[in-house]
Amino acid sequence: MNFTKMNGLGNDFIVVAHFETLPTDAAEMAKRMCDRHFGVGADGLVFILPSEHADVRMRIMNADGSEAEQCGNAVRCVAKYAFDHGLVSRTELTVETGAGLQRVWIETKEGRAHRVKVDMGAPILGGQAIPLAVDGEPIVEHPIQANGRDFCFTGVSMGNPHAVIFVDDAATFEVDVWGPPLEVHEMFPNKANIEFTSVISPKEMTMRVWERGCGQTYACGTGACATVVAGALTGRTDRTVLVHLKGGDLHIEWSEVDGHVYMTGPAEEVFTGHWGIR
Ligand SMILES: N[C@@H](CCC[C@H](N)C(=O)O)C(=O)O
Repeated sequence: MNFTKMNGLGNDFIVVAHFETLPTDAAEMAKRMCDRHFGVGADGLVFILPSEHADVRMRIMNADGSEAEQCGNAVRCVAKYAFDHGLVSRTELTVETGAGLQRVWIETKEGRAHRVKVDMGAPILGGQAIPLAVDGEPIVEHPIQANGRDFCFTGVSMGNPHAVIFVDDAATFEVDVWGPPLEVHEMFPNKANIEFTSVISPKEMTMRVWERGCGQTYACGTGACATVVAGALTGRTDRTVLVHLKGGDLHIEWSEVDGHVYMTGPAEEVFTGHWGIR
């Protein structure tokens, strides 16, 4: 099976594009291929499939074999793959995801996709819809305790569930210590991606993330979107923010015109390979 290794700001994926439908053993494939010691190594396995409603369809399995509804960095990689490999010839395209249709605009450099802007849709802020174990809308600065420590989170779904926690210094925060118990906290019936964020100015934030199903990653597109929504909801930031992640920067705008969140950032192809079916 041929695959392409790609990443969005170091959030890395194994991309396969020759299936018509999701293989029945997709979860097992993801676990094996994403293993960093016995496999290729990645945060997720991404299938590019034909779509009846969009130019391409994306399905993404986390490294632990669970399927995610949405992935911002993967949408940018899928768009780059589709353009660079001739699945589409236009620089404006649509990608079908588990969270709906995403409109995408590609910026090219030397004939290849370079930066990608994605309409990530409107954030979902209702407690039950995110889903959270509490209801109400929005759920802002809600108290939560993990392993005896008190936090406050803001709940946001970008198609997938996020809990944004503001901390003094995200760069030095112990993401590996507090991410795991929060990911599986009873507050989050479908688990959650946990963002630890600090505000530099109303237009700039630093964010680190513990992702559901794959642990700490270098970047999370939906997490950056959720963080800017939380920043604006809590009055900490404007609605257009540059988010600094471990792997680089994402430009996020929560539009006042249509209420959608627009994410712009790079996507990169690193190498191609062949996986022997075992
Ligand atoms: N890294 C992603 C999100 C991937 C899915 C996530 N782990 C989940 O289970 O929801 C992004 O860039 O958005």
